[in-house]
Amino acid sequence: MNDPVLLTGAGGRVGGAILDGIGDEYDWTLLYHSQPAEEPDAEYFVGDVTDAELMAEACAGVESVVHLAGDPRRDAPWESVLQNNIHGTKVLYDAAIDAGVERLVYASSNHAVGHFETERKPDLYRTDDDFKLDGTELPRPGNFYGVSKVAGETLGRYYHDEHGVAVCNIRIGNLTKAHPPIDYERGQAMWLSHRDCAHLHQRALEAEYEYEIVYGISDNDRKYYSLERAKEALGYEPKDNSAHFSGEDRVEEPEN
Ligand SMILES: NC(=O)C1=CN([C@@H]2O[C@H](COP(=O)(O)OP(=O)(O)OC[C@H]3O[C@@H](n4cnc5c(N)ncnc54)[C@H](O)[C@@H]3O)[C@@H](O)[C@H]2O)C=CC1
Ligand SMILES: O=C1O[C@H](COP(=O)(O)O)[C@@H](O)[C@H](O)[C@H]1O
Repeated sequence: MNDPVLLTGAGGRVGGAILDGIGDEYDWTLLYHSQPAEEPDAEYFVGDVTDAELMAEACAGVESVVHLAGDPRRDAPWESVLQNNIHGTKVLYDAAIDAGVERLVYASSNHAVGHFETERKPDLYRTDDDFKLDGTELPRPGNFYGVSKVAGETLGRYYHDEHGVAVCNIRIGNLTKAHPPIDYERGQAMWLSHRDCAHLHQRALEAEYEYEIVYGISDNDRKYYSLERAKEALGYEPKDNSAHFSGEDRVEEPEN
């Protein structure tokens, strides 16, 4: 019998990468914001992560939560990130603790540390620049969306210290499917391939840890995020590298 895992934001891009890659590995409960076009092959709920009653139902019998639901826009307004990202995470984590959930895996973002780039770009996107963030630095969000992601990490810190739940915050870079972003150095530096995304989340669901902040990117030559903590704490073994793609056969991906 597979471990029961609640996946919020199941209908989104990161949720799709996870379900495509490790959909058969867990006994999923899926949370969608609106009714999915195709009937999911798992138990599912439709509604808002700020709905405490619904989150209590969704968390019942679950061992781990992968929390992706939220407003992912870098220019999302304060009102939206306050409600969807900060309050939503708090409501979900309360329900998870009440239900006895043992592990929370949280989709944080590169935007939690976006202002480290301000005085270093574009050099830090290049292979001859050695600067790296490793997750021990204090956050420097570059927008309100980034502020909300830091708040999510901090909520996780509080719930870990207060209730003992294991928490892994993954500062996801830039997930694209067919190939890394083209003509976008920053995107190539922080690219996360679909298979590395699925594998990283599997490691976050399997490894033993207390509270972690790791960077979620592929092993890109251009990276300015260290992968050492993800490797050491989770056993992450990335397979992809944006430098291995030539930029031919461009496929347009949906923007948010
Ligand atoms: N795609 C990427 O490269 C990155 C994504 N992330 C984070 O990963 C998570 C997922 O992002 P994506 O899949 O790219 O976004 P997405 O927009 O494709 O998926 C997010 C899903 O959450 C749902 N959602 C939004 N607000 C909700 C609410 N209040 N209640 C219930 N569901 C709600 C949306 O309907 C959507 O299906 C987000 O938290 C985002 O901040 C972080 C860094 C990079
Ligand atoms: O957190 C996120 O970051 C990625 C990459 O950021 P960008 O500023 O280079 O676009 C973004 O694609 C994603 O939508 C967002 O949630």
